[in-house]
Formats: sequence, C-alpha cells, structure tokens
Amino acid sequence: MKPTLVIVGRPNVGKSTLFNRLTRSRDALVADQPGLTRDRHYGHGRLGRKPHLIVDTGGFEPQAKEGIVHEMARQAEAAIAEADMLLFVVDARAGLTPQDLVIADLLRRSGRPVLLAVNKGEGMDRAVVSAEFYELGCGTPCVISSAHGDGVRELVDLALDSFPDEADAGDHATEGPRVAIAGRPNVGKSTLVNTLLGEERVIAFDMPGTTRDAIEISFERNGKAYTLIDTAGLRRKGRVFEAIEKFSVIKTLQAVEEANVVVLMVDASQDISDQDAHIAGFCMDAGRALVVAVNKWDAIDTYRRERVKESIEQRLNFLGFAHVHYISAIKGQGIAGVLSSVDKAYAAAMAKMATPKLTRVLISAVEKQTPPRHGLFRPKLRYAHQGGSNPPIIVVHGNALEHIPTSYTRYLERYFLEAFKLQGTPLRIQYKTSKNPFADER
Ligand SMILES: Nc1nc2c(ncn2[C@@H]2O[C@H](COP(=O)(O)OP(=O)(O)OP(=O)(O)O)[C@@H](O)[C@H]2O)c(=O)[nH]1
Ligand SMILES: Nc1nc2c(ncn2[C@@H]2O[C@H](COP(=O)(O)OP(=O)(O)OP(=O)(O)O)[C@@H](O)[C@H]2O)c(=O)[nH]1
Repeated sequence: MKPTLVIVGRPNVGKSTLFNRLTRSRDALVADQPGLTRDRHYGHGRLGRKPHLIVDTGGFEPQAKEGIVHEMARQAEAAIAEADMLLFVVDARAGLTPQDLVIADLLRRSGRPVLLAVNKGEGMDRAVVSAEFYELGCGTPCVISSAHGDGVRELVDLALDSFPDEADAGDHATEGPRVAIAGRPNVGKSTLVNTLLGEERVIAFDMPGTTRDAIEISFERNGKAYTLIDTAGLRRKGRVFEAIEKFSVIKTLQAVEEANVVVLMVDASQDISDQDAHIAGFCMDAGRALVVAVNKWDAIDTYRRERVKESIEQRLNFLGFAHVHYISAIKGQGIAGVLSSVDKAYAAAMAKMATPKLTRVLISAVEKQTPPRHGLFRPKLRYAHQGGSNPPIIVVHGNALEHIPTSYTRYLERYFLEAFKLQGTPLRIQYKTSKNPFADER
C-alpha cells in the first residue's frame, strides 16, 4: 500500500503551501477540471521517488473543546493515528512557540514516526534557524521553504526512505473487479455493503494481518466474482457487518488506491457538498473507473429528486464519463444496476486496444479536428499505442506535441472513449515527441 504522509502544524506555518507544492500535478490534466474546488486536503504526492499520498490536517487547534474546530481536531487526530509518517511543520520566522511544544508532545504520544520541517527558511542560515527547534524532541530539523521549494524534495525523499518500493500493484490474487465504496460519512456505505453481502454468498473474508491492510471481502453474484475493499473498517457481527469506527479519510484513500472500480456514494437527502466533490476529485486523480450511486432515493419526493439531479450535474460534471444510479441501499433497490455498471466500467478500464486500430482512430480524430497551430509550431500526431490499463493510457507519438492545448487533449480523450465504447472509466493521453533528427546538426 502507498505510504501516507500527514502534514501537521499550528495555523499559518505554511501547511497548505507545502501541500500544494507536494501534490501539484505536473501536467495539470486533472487539476483544471471545472467543478473541482481547490481546497482539497488530500492528494497524490508528485515529488519523491516512490508513490505516496499526502494529507493536510488543516488549521489544527489541539486545545479546542467543542464546535467545528473540535470536529476538525478529531479528524486531524484520526489522520495522525493512521499516518505512516508525520511531517511536522514549524515557522522559522516566528521561532519556537508554546503551541509547537503542545503539538510535538501529542505527535510523540501517537507513536508515529515524525519528520520536523522548519518552513519559511529561504535566505536564512540553516544551522542558526534549526538550533532552537531541537527542543521539540522530534529529531534533526529540516530547513525548507514551501513557497520557494528549497529543501522540499529532500524532505520527501527522507520521509519515504524507510518504506519499501511499491510491489507491482496489479498483482492481486482475487478474481473479478476489486471494488471500493467511497463517500462521506453517513451516506450509507455500510448499509450498501450489508445489502450486497446479505443476498450473496460470501466466499472469503480476510481479516487484515495489520491495521494497515485493507479488509477484503469476496462474493459472487449471478456467477460473477467481486471483491469489496473495505473503507469503513467493517467488523463481522453474526451475519452482518458493522462499522467499527467512523469515517476515516486515510482508509478511504487507501481503498480507492487498491480498487479497480470505485462506487462513489452520495446522499440524496443532502446537497452535494465540497466533501463529495473532493472524494470524487481524488478518485479522478487516481484514474479509477467510477460508478455514482445516489442513495436514499426512497426518502425524498419528486421535487427534491429533480433538484438532486441538477445538483449532481453542476457539482460533479467532471465525472461525465461515469454512470449515475439512483438507489436505496436499505431497500435493495437499484443494486443490480450498480453492479452491472461496475462490470462495464471494469471491462472498459481493462480494455486492450491494438496499435493499428488506435492509430486509425487517432488519424480520424485529427482529420475531424486538427490541433491548433502554436506560433511557428503545428503539432503533428503520427501514431498511438496503449501504455497501460486502469485507467487506459494512450501514448501518442509525433512532433511538437508539447504545444497541444489541454482542450484538444480533452477532445482526444472523448474521441477515444467513444470510438472504443469505453464506459465508466477515465482515459489518459500521454505525448511522446520524436527528437528532430536535424536538431543536433549545426
Ligand atoms: N516567506 C515564506 N512564507 C511562506 C512560506 N510558506 C508559506 N508562507 C506564507 O505563510 C502564510 C501561511 O501559509 P499557509 O500555507 O496558508 O499556512 P497554513 O499552515 O496552511 O495555515 P492554516 O490553513 O491557517 O493552518 C502565507 O502567507 C504563505 O504565503 C515560505 O516558505 N516562506
Ligand atoms: N432512507 C434511507 N436511509 C438509508 C439508506 N441507506 C442508509 N440509510 C441510513 O443512513 C444512515 C447512515 O448509514 P450507514 O450505512 O451507517 O452510512 P456510512 O456511510 O457507512 O457511514 P460512516 O460509517 O459514518 O461512514 C443510517 O441511519 C442508515 O439507516 C437508504 O437507502 N434510504
């Protein structure tokens, strides 16, 4: 499983700045989707040698006793307890503060490994800046500048050092799609799991060896095998499963990572929230095939149903490729449709596309619409081959491809999805520009 680095620190030390630098996608292919809010607190790490996840605990006030701040602190504490590595951020310019000491104490008691990052250190003498922070008892301080990038890459590599290189992620013994049910608290995830498993034959139920492993439950339906990757920390109690703990961001992220297909659940009795969009955005980043299940459809009237449909179109429009089902987990309505979309999405995510056909489709896409000229350059798309699955990656070869605008890439994505009739999966395009053979002669 990918290690999760959790950023902690008092307000204003530069946590979001660090988070943005660590997670900013190089190609901005995913980041600029309309409808995606930018204040997400978890994402895929882009720096460093090994794949990993980053969680920012946000404005963390360990002393608050009630209210929303207290609830945020509770979420932060859960993230700290589940972190593989804590990045404790302090402020070089403000110096050591009493609140830093309180947080250091809390982190030490969590028993999780800690790396101390002294931020805003640009243009300062490292030895002088770090001196006072040894008192925190969190080891040797790393002086960084999140705003300028100094020392950030070294920090990440140090943080990831002790984790093994990721084994081949596709190497799972299970048959059929691996499915994660993701969604914010209380949307009905446990209810759906129980409805699914109540009707069906549970083949195997793996208790994890360690708390870090995901729980996997294999079952059959209509002769087809599925494996559920648990997000809720379910425990078997007699014939039903119940959640042993409340919503955990890190468990959700890891389950999404481990799955082939994500069933994103939203609650029809509530408005689509930022949190729904954040989870959806993370699934997009991860490139997972996706099915949207709008739950509690039984609980709302016709007027509300129309409003929910509009709200999904507005807030989750970047999931245009995904099928939407309106279901009642509690009454078992709409479940067959969800599973049939899971099958389709899985098949699409794993599709094999032959090079000649890919190239033919590419050429017909270019004939319909040529990429715009960029100054002196006219990008030339020559041929395509498949570079991966789940999500399908199409590698396009040609010249001056670095000048292709994002809008054209989107057009190609849609064109390929349609030509190969792939439903329920995102698709990625990668460009490989051929070296100009005459460039070195002169
Ligand atoms: N000089 C300098 N300023 C920085 C650096 N990193 C962040 N800042 C500034 O510090 C301020 C706080 O940064 P944020 O990233 O919002 O801090 P935060 O810890 O996420 O704050 P909360 O969301 O309140 O917890 C902003 O004005 C940043 O521009 C840095 O490396 N150098
Ligand atoms: N009306 C209605 N209520 C539902 C439905 N599905 C779930 N609920 C109710 O919604 C509440 C939350 O359901 P859970 O299955 O515990 O939700 P969860 O997503 O697992 O929650 P966390 O464990 O907090 O992440 C419970 O009171 C359920 O009875 C449904 O289809 N219709």
